[in-house]
Amino acid sequence: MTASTAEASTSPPVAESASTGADISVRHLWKVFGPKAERVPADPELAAMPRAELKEKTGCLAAVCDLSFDVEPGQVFVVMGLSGSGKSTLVRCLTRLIEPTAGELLFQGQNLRDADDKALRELRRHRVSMVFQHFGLLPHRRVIDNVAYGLEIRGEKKASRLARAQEVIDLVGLTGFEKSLPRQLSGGMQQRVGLARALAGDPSVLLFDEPFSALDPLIRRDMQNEVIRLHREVGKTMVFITHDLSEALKLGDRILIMRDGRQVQVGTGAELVGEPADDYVRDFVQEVPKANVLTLRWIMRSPHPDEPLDGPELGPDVLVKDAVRAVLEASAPVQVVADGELVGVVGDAEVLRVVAES
Ligand SMILES: Nc1ncnc2c1ncn2[C@@H]1O[C@H](COP(=O)(O)OP(=O)(O)OP(=O)(O)O)[C@@H](O)[C@H]1O
Repeated sequence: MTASTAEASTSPPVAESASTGADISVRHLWKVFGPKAERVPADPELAAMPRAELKEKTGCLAAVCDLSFDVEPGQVFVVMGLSGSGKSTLVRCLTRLIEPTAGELLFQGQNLRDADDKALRELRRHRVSMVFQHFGLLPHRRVIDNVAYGLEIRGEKKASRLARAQEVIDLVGLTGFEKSLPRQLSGGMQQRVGLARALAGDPSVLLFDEPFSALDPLIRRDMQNEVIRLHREVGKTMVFITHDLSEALKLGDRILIMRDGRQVQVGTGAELVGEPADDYVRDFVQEVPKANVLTLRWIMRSPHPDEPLDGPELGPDVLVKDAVRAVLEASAPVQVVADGELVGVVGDAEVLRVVAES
């Protein structure tokens, strides 16, 4: 038994028009740089052309090609790909900081392709915030004033913006550093200021463009945990760009893998690891410890006719690594039970196969 299949480039998402319940809905989105860029998505032959050939033939660079996905409220949606795959261009297209060339783009049901400057300003000031790799802090302003900056731009009164800034400074663990200047803080702390600044305006969506790639590994791990904690506490929708698979798997409810501007696969971490769409994804996930990502749903099988069904019960979403002990210690296969129904069993062989590959 396997879980549902992931959307792959060979079988584009079925939904043709964007769903209204999502925070962000993208359909057939393109960003092409270069002369007469609009002709590329409009012409099936050019649209299907590999990036390098297109560049040679037309002088156009297709940074984002025909992407379709939804980001649901409260979800952490990760966009992953190597350098040049189009991640930064995509995330900037989402608020039209970069103008898409073609496609549909909805933000909480609002068609952003038609939005005027006023609507876009409102979107960027109130509903979406961005956290960048290079913090973008104002060097001569104290931490608290950096955090309150967006509120100042919005015209909020000083007392209320400072009170709100203090609240988010406390939330990200910077209490006591309100009066420091950015250069007096470590990289990790500066990024916490960036996070606080993004949260200050209480946006419904946070966009992160490789926020931790300049940090050293230990600080980076701390900051990933911080994002997970904040997500649990504030429950915001997040779109998180990274080129690091382990970061993607750690943070993402769903992960979009991009290559040369195109969508290779969209799915949960378990879907990418359990059912990679092609060799490119398979190579990416090869080194991932599978027991940490796959759940029992992915390895369960139907019971054999003569098998005792009195083993311990576990849910289908339990990670294999958390079930190993229970499975190996039980004298009968573990019963995988969902909503009171037996949906499969897991024995020593299934678990050991995954552990051996981890
Ligand atoms: N303004 C531009 N004009 C022309 N080409 C561009 C422009 N901006 C980006 N590109 C090209 O688009 C492609 C995608 O770039 P993008 O920065 O979105 O990729 P990325 O996945 O974010 O890479 P990185 O991780 O290195 O930031 C690259 O080939 C890049 O050179």
